[in-house]
Amino acid sequence: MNALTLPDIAAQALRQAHPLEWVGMCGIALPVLLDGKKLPATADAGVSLDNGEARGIHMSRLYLGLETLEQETLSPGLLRRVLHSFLISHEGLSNNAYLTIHTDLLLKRPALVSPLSGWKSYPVSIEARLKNQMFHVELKMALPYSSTCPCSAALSRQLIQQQFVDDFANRTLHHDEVLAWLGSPEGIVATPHSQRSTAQLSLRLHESLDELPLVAIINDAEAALGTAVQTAVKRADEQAFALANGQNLMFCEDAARRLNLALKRSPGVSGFQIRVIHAESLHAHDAVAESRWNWEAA
Ligand SMILES: Nc1nc2c(ncn2[C@@H]2O[C@H](COP(=O)(O)OP(=O)(O)OP(=O)(O)O)[C@@H](O)[C@H]2O)c(=O)[nH]1
Repeated sequence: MNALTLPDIAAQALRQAHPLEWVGMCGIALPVLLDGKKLPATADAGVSLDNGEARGIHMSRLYLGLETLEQETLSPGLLRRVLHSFLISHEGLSNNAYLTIHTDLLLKRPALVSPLSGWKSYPVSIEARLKNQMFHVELKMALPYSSTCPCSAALSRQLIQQQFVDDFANRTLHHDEVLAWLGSPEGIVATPHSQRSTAQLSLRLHESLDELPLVAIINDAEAALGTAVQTAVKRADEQAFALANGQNLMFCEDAARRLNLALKRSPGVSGFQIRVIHAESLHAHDAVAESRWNWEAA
């Protein structure tokens, strides 16, 4: 048997004809170009199988359609061309095409005070689809940040006041003594709890965009949250972080509202869904808030 006689099972007719919404491959390893870097990624590539008589799609054609992704920077235009190539290679079989890229964006972040910096990794998914001849792109990303509980801060302040009353009741106050007390463990008998928190963002983009505004959106969201987790940290940076947290007390509701306002102003964003998760150190469960804008199920 030579190559010309290889059996083509995908082309076989079916007894039970039925169209399928999505057929393809998930977890294809490939490099992508983003933010001037070549990043390891995985792709989920698929098409609808609208011709219910056909046994299968042609997986290899989708796989080969991904080749341009390692040569050009990821952009809405590039994703659209790849999706178009999926449909061209499945003429008569498929009307809709789908492509999701999963990667970790690496951004270099400066320390708060010292002249140091370090890398932060942001899990990102870029979901593109060409459905009913309409092209859509959605971005998904996760941002870690620190949140300090405002209720816990108020309760701690009250305990510090009580300790002050206990230690200084019926005494003349001397500046030196009070200063020394403030620097002692008694001066901070209680501390509010903070938690590492995560903002999960799902965003739809305006169709006219030439670029994927991933870095701009991450920067806008981190600025709104105020206390993004740090990379390289010396004591001076840790002190600045402690001050930033003290000035930035927030419940999960506060974080969700801040992100809502910031993302509405972020250029290129046409709708979003936000979910913030405060992995509480007070509880074994999480505090969670969600917010949506121009977000109907696609
Ligand atoms: N459709 C389909 N193909 C599968 C599946 N699992 C593995 N494959 C294989 O994917 C390989 C590539 O399929 P095709 O793209 O149709 O390959 P081909 O017939 O050589 O390529 P064309 O000539 O372009 O059609 C085949 O060897 C299939 O057996 C599956 O679940 N569905």
